[in-house]
Amino acid sequence: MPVWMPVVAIALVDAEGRVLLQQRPARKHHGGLWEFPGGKIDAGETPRDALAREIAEELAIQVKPCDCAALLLAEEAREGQPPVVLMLYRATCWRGSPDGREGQTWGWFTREEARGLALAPMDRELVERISD
Ligand SMILES: Nc1nc2c([nH]c(=O)n2[C@H]2C[C@H](O)[C@@H](COP(=O)(O)OP(=O)(O)OP(=O)(O)O)O2)c(=O)[nH]1
Repeated sequence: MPVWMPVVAIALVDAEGRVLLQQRPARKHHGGLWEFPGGKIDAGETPRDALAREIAEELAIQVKPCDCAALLLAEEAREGQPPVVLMLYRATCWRGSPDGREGQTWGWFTREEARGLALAPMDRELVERISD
């Protein structure tokens, strides 16, 4: 069992400066809370490759690994489970229009609107920090 869980996520920023957030499936960890799209890094993957894969799976858009810039880091301790370390990247260009391929609710939000959502704990912290 790994001693920590690496997760990547992306702040997709549109022409109006809004970020794309989606709602986690009800039965998962932090179910129903809002998050940045992304997921666990598989063995043998770089963070950027994992991002490109997750975004294609979840939203059917293509983000080039080289168009993703490392932005922020967050960490969450979990009782009896390895801590999650979340690496947040940022991208302003991609191919395709977002489509919630896993049936998730998603939307574009200003920083102010994002603050009003029920965010996952690390995401709350990240939304505050990207607003600085
Ligand atoms: N993708 C993502 N995960 C987040 C965020 N904030 C946050 O606490 N997490 C946590 C929830 C989970 O414990 C973990 C990522 O798991 P996940 O369920 O999204 O990853 P996955 O799609 O690869 O997982 P799975 O379906 O294979 O179980 O990180 C976030 O903004 N984006």
